[in-house]
Amino acid sequence: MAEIGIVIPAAGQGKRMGAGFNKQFLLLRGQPILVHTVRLFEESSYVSEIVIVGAESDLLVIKELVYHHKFLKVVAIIQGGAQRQDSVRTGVQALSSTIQRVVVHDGARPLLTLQAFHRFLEETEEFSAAIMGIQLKDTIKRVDLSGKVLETPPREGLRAVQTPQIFDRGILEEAHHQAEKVGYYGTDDAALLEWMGYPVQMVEGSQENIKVTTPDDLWLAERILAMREA
Ligand SMILES: Nc1ccn([C@@H]2O[C@H](COP(=O)(O)OP(=O)(O)OP(=O)(O)O)[C@@H](O)[C@H]2O)c(=O)n1
Ligand SMILES: C[C@](O)(CO)[C@H](O)COP(=O)(O)O
Repeated sequence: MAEIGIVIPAAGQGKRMGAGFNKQFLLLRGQPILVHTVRLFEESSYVSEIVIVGAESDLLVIKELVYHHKFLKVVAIIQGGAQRQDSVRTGVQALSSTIQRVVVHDGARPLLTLQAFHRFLEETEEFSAAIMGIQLKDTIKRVDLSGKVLETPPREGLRAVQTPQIFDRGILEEAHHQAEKVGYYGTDDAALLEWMGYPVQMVEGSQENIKVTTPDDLWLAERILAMREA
C-alpha cells in the first residue's frame, strides 16, 4: 500500500457546540476530542505523516498536546483558513513531497476505529478518490426557503457522507487549486473532485463514526466510547 499522509482539519470554531471555545478540546473519557482523532492515525501502520490544521489561537495548545502524547507522526501543525476547505488546502501543502496518497479526516470525528480505517484503506486502494458514507434511516425531503416541500428523492440513491476521504494527491491539489481560483466551495473535499468531473467512489461507512457537532453528539460519543471500554 502507498505511503499515506493524513490531514486533520481542526480549525473550526465549534459554533454549533456552543462551548465558547474550539470543541476539539472538549473531553471524551477524559481526553480532548482531537487527541482521540490523532491517536487513531498515530497507531496505524499505514500512516507515515500527520498534519494538523488549527486556528491561530489554538496552535500552541495543539503543539503541547502532540508533545505530551508523543505523537511522533505529526510533521506539521499549521494555521487553518476561514472555511474547512481553506484549512484542508493549506494542510495538504504541508505534507512531504514523497506522500502521494492523502486521507482527510475531520478532527471532530474521534470515533473512527482502526479496524474501520484499515477496511476503508483496503476497499479504496484501487480508486483515485473514495469516501465513506452510510445509508439514511429517515426519508429526505427537499424544501424551499419557506419550508414548502418540493420533492422526496428516492432514499436508495442517497448517502450521509463521512470522513475519512482518500485521494491521489495530484488530483486533490488540482481540485483545491481550481476551486480556490474561482471561489467554489463544497462542504467536503470530494465535492471539489466531482465539480472537476473526477470519479469518486463511495464505500460503506460506520454508524458510530459521528461528527461531534452539537452537545447531543458529545453525549452520544461519550457513551459509545464507554461501551467500547466495557
Ligand atoms: N475553518 C475551518 C472550519 C472547520 N474546520 C474543521 O472541519 C471539521 C468539520 O467542521 P465542523 O464540524 O463544522 O466544525 P466547526 O466548523 O468547528 O463547527 P461549527 O460549524 O459548528 O462552527 C472540524 O474538525 C473543524 O475543526 C477547519 O479545519 N477549518
Ligand atoms: C466533511 C464532512 O464531515 C462530511 O460529512 C462535512 O461535510 C463537514 O461539514 P461541516 O459543516 O464543515 O461540519
